[in-house]
Amino acid sequence: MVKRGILGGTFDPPHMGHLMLAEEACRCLGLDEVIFIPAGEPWVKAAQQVSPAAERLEMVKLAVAGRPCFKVSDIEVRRPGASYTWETLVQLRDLYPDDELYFILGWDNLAALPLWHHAGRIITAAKLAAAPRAGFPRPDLDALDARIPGIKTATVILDGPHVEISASDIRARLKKGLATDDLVPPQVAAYIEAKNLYPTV
Ligand SMILES: Nc1ncnc2c1ncn2[C@@H]1O[C@H](COP(=O)(O)OP(=O)(O)OP(=O)(O)O)[C@@H](O)[C@H]1O
Ligand SMILES: O=C(O)c1ccc[n+]([C@@H]2O[C@H](COP(=O)([O-])O)[C@@H](O)[C@H]2O)c1
Repeated sequence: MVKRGILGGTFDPPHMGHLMLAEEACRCLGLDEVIFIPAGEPWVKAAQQVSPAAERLEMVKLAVAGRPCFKVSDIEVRRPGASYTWETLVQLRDLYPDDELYFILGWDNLAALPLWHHAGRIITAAKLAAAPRAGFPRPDLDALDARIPGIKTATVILDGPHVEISASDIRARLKKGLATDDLVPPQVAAYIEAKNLYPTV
């Protein structure tokens, strides 16, 4: 049976924290591959300015280049309207009926899952693998299970390193003209510079 990880994100921009997260999930769960899926329209971030989906998709492709276990899907970029994870996972479940699917996310997002669309459908289609996120506590699975029945058994809590990297911090640094060495893969840094995606203000 093939074990696939699915890492959804806004990826504005993709960073080393995402690559370390995917590597940690591969190592802990014995995944055969991780599919990175940039959100076409991240509805939770509707109030903030987000880079065009085509640019984020391109950056994700650059970020994973040379890592054969990491793939990229444009399934959410091509699907019109708000990007809902349950729809993506139902599509992937149909595509890979016999595979073990893990939706990978940080502890910050696991805690927010009761606010997501059809969280029950998410855990029917896939298991969850939740990794530490610097600044966020280990999620209380019993409390979450009271709100989303079944989530406790559907979730694997990963106990990897707390990596203090976030896309919002990177955008803020770039807007101030500060260096982002070691925070984003060099090929992504070159793309950001060439396209002037986060201009200095
Ligand atoms: N440093 C990190 N450690 C663990 N998980 C992370 C880390 N960075 C991102 N993630 C997780 O990766 C997924 C995609 O994250 P996203 O693309 O929104 O990046 P982000 O750094 O959280 O962005 P922003 O700071 O703009 O909110 C989310 O589930 C998030 O929790
Ligand atoms: O489906 C939802 O309702 C939903 C709500 C918030 C976030 N998500 C997904 O969670 C992933 C990480 O989101 P974000 O906002 O942290 O980049 C990404 O794949 C989003 O589409 C999904």
